[in-house]
Amino acid sequence: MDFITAYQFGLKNGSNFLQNESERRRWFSLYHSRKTYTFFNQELPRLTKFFKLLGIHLCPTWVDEANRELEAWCKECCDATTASMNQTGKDSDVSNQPVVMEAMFAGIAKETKTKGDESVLHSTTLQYPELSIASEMIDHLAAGHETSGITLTYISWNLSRDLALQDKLRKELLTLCPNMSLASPTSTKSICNPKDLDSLPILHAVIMETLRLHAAIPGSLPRVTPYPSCTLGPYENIPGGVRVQAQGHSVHRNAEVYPEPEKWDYTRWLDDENGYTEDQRRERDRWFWAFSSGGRMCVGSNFAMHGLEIKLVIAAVYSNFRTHIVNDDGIEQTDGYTVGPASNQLILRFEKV
Ligand code: HEM
Repeated sequence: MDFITAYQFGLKNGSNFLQNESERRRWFSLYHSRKTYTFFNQELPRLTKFFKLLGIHLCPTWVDEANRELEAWCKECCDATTASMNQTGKDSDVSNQPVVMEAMFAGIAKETKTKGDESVLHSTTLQYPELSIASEMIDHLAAGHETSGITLTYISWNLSRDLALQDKLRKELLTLCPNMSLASPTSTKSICNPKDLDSLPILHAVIMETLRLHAAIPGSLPRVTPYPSCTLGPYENIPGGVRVQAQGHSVHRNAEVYPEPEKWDYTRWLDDENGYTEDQRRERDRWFWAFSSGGRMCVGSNFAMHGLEIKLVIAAVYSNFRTHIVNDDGIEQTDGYTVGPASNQLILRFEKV
């Protein structure tokens, strides 16, 4: 969460949940309390509103209250960020740069200048830029923090089950310059070149295999077919306006592309070791769908993977610690859209190396 909000609002206007435990607990309890009640608002919004007018609440009223509190929290972050951006004199600390908010403001300014009244966004985003930005920001918050958290959980779990692999990974991580070991004389406060981190093969393979077998969004991703009709795989003449969907969970278990699909095997992604042909490699990459594809695919995939959020966290932890499972009861993923462990927890012991 701190990573995502720093990217959106800049470090000083983002969350500091790492240090502020009470705020962290409050935020996450609100967030998780409403998670099982997304169906009605999402799938039947008009019916849900209509029933509400009649005094019938398809979702408990506290779900709305939790949503309002989370929205108000996000709006406060947006307002603080806007105030910082409007201050005279640029903040010289690059970590305070609100990358996503700046991009939103720039996009809105461009749309206003080039299309103005003609823009399809005229009656919404261009007329209510602050609310539109806040709405977009809470979408990014939700989309970004939970998916990454789930992925980090399953990476740590898989690594904790294989201490030899942890040692191999650590050896690879220590080749970075500067590396992230707190004990190393080359370790400084500065971070290694992101390209170097991104090019570490074992780190990359471990993350890819975890995203394959434990996709944080394994559930159905809906799309509506275009008019007049279309063909999807073997299905011809599907009329326009039909809702179709596929799931990462099933796509990632195609045994022709991923042999023994239920097995977590990071070497599938190590081209020097897996013996795949060029065609097999291409199919392996084509069927990888953790971030979806097309016009609605994840906009944060580069930030999560190559923008280094996940790679940095794993590198920082495994350069310095060996992790051991203390309690992984309920680690299995349940059914749903964004899905983590059934128990919503994984308890590890950290051993300093
Ligand atoms: C491991 C991390 C992540 C995974 C596995 C993931 C996966 C996904 C998936 C499967 C979708 C659905 C796309 C669709 O409907 O086809 C999505 C959407 C989205 N993701 Fe991510 N995501 C991750 C991290 C992030 C991060 C870090 C951000 C923000 C910085 C982010 C922002 C978004 C947004 C805004 C959408 C909605 C896009 C739209 O509807 O146009 N995601 N993500």
